[in-house]
Amino acid sequence: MSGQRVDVKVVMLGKEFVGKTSLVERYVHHRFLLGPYQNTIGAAFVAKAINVEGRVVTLGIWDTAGSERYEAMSRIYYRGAKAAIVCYDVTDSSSFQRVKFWVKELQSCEQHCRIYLCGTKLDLLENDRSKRQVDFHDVRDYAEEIKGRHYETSSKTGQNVDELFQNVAEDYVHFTPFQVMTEENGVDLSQKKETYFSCCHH
Ligand SMILES: Nc1nc2c(ncn2[C@@H]2O[C@H](COP(=O)(O)OP(=O)(O)OP(=O)(O)O)[C@@H](O)[C@H]2O)c(=O)[nH]1
Repeated sequence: MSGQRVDVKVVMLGKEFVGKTSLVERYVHHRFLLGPYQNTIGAAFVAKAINVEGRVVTLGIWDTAGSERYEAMSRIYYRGAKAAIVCYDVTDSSSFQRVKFWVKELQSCEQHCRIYLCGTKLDLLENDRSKRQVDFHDVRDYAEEIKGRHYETSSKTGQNVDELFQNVAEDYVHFTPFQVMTEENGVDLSQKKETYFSCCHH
């Protein structure tokens, strides 16, 4: 099996402004973009190949738009995802409410998708811990309850970002019943063209 190609579809979900795009930028391009915030429209795709125990694992990452206006579109992008990184901002409790929405949605529509809860903007607490609005232990308990994983990251400093994506890839390799990935059954980029009315709506 060593040397075999493995493609993993990963979707980024979470309220607008929580830092999904920044997380992907940090992981893929090792940078933190300064300047005015630009919201994602629809979704963006990027792929990154990494090595996991001698296998090349390609993470195909769909960065979705957090605005509720694009909610129906985000559903297209999580279809068939093997991992969902559901983000919230540690300084914004309302963003954690949105996490619960996406978790429920994934639990009912994508039962084989592993869930990674990600608290972003950890650097904002460095000089002022009172800015924290989402308790670490509450989220850890919630992650256990949903059989997910929990991380807190900073895209500004890079803290925990590589670890998060590396664990996504490792978990996939470790916990997925192994199948030979080919062009036919690997990540299908044409999925974005599928109709989104066939999934559940709330
Ligand atoms: N200090 C700090 N700011 C961050 C961090 N991550 C993101 N930001 C800032 O938060 C704002 C929103 O970041 P984005 O990555 O665009 O957020 P998003 O979740 O992709 O937003 P949508 O595309 O609207 O869904 C930007 O101004 C970023 O610079 C972080 O780790 N630390």
